[in-house]
Amino acid sequence: MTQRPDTQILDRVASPADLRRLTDTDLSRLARELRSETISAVSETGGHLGSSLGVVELTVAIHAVFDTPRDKLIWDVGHQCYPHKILTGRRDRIRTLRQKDGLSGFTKRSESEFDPFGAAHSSTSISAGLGFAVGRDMGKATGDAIAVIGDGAISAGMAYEALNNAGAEGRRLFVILNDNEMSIAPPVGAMSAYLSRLWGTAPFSDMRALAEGMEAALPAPMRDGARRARQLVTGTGSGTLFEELGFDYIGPIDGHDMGQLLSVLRAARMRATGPVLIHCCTVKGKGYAPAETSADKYHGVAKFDVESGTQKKGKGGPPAYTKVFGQALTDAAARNPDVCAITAAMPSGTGLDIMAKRFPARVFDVGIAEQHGVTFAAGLAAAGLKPVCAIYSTFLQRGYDQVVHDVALQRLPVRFAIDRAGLVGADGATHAGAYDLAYLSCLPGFTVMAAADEAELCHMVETALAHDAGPIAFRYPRGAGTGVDLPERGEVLEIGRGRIVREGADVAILSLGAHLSEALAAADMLAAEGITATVADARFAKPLDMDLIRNLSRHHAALVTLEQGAGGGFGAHVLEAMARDGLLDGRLAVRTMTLPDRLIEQASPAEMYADAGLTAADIALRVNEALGRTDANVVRLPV
Ligand SMILES: Cc1ncc(C[n+]2csc(CCOP(=O)(O)OP(=O)(O)O)c2C)c(N)n1
Ligand SMILES: CC(=O)[C@@H](O)[C@H](O)COP(=O)(O)O
Ligand SMILES: [Mg+2]
Repeated sequence: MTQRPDTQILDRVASPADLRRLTDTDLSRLARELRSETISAVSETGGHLGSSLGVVELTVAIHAVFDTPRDKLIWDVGHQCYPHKILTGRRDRIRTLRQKDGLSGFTKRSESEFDPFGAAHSSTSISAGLGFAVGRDMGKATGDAIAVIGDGAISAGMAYEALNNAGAEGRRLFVILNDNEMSIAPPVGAMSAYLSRLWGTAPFSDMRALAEGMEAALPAPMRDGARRARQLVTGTGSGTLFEELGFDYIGPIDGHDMGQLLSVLRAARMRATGPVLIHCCTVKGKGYAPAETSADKYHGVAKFDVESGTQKKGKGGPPAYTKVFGQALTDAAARNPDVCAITAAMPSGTGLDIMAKRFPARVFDVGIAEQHGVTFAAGLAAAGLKPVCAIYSTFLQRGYDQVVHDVALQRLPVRFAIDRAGLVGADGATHAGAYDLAYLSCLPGFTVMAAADEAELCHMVETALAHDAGPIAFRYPRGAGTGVDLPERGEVLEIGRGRIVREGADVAILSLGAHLSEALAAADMLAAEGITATVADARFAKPLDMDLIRNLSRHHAALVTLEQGAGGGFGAHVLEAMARDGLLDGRLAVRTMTLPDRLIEQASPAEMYADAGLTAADIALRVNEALGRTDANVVRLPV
């Protein structure tokens, strides 16, 4: 437990209505207290601290100037919303952030009326904001829409689709660009360079407001420099990109200067008639030295000691799947110059930073642009290279049409390394890698693998790189592996061939992926009851190993499939294949074990799997039930 900060003004703010009664001076003091409270809370929970610290003043200023919750404040991604949660009636639960039964780490409609639109995946805020603006104009009882989007999030195609639409619609809408010159990693791309030019060429005192009316409403020092800044940026005297798209552009302004923020927001709120983009420059991790000076600006931190900033990370143990993948791919890249890799703004999250250190010219960070990343990989494959597209399961959803149309339909050999498969823990349901088995296994010509442990992952890296016949994916979970010995180099697996890991006579458990350890634990529990289980690792969700399935079906009384994914995935495909094969016509009892058809909220992965009914004890229970042993006394494992 850390010492709680002094929060005299914050203690008087139960909701934004209280904050609106404060003087501007007190709003600055409130921001200081809010920052301390945020640091103190996240030191106990872990979470996205750096992004939240960067928007403390902005959060206070927006709530002071706008009439939330009538006005709709939409945080892009939502990972920076901790100060917002503290100010909007959730301070008493802020120390439950990202824990089981606690507050979500993102904005969430079911949590508060101050969260009008949920998020966690990036770059949706402008689209949603425009929806609210249109809703207002069509007579719904809602006020202004304010979208706050980061410089990382604005690199995504969706943001431009929204700007394009909003600019043409011409409706009153506020977009606040929170530019801290950081994504999770340093930002990449031409747009990032453009924003830096805007930032660099127009000092805050030269802030400009393009809408004449707004400019007039601003304090005198802020009126200066508008035209000069424009000419410096564009070299032509024409507008910024945002103006060309139909927005009034205000900025850049100092997002930590409360006076400037309040003046600009008040002026904009008073005068805006159409879409306005306010370019706010902030510092990720602002006001907390360990965050400001760290390379990742404390994007996502474990619990930490406030004094020193030292994070309480688990020590030792088996290597993370992500690291094993990164190293295996780097080794493969050393052997084959055609191997290249793509990440969508997650170089360290995907382990591609390992390869990037050694082969920087062959690792491409495309920004938060999964759609482009997938089609770019398709282009690389069409050009004859061996692209490995490393994307979290949940974020690959963003690039699904590209997976279908650009990769699968053209049978291009793009290799998908799908990290964060299954339940991920503190990020909760929005980040669960629940659907990839379902959405990939239905695609003609796609090969889909899942690694049961980190040695299997090494084999799958090699298998994927050797497979030139079409698209291929391999999935693996967040966190540490099982501790098995790693091969010097992975083996190329036979496509569509599973393996039997343990022989038994009564029941077969056909597991896909990293829940194999639970299947084996269940087999141990069953053995204690006198039931022997064959445990098989399917390795492939597609193509299925029909010989293995036939063999298991014919020689056991029950078959249970197991996967770390939603219904419609592996189990569903096994059932379909068995039905086609006539294997469901006889005496065999078949059960599928998948994630249930509901969201599993954040907790530790073990707690989440227990909530999902996917523990070893659950598997043993299901086997007993399939065998008709309803009186079986199988004890649930503690979580
Ligand atoms: C579609 C999607 N891809 C990737 C991510 C992972 N992600 C979360 S925050 C983030 C960086 C966001 O940068 P920025 O918008 O500048 O916000 P900052 O953290 O700098 O405040 C990324 C890549 C995501 N949430 N959604
Ligand atoms: C907000 C967001 O989407 C990312 O920061 C995500 O939380 C990273 O997850 P990992 O910690 O699993 O890399
Ligand atoms: Mg940023």
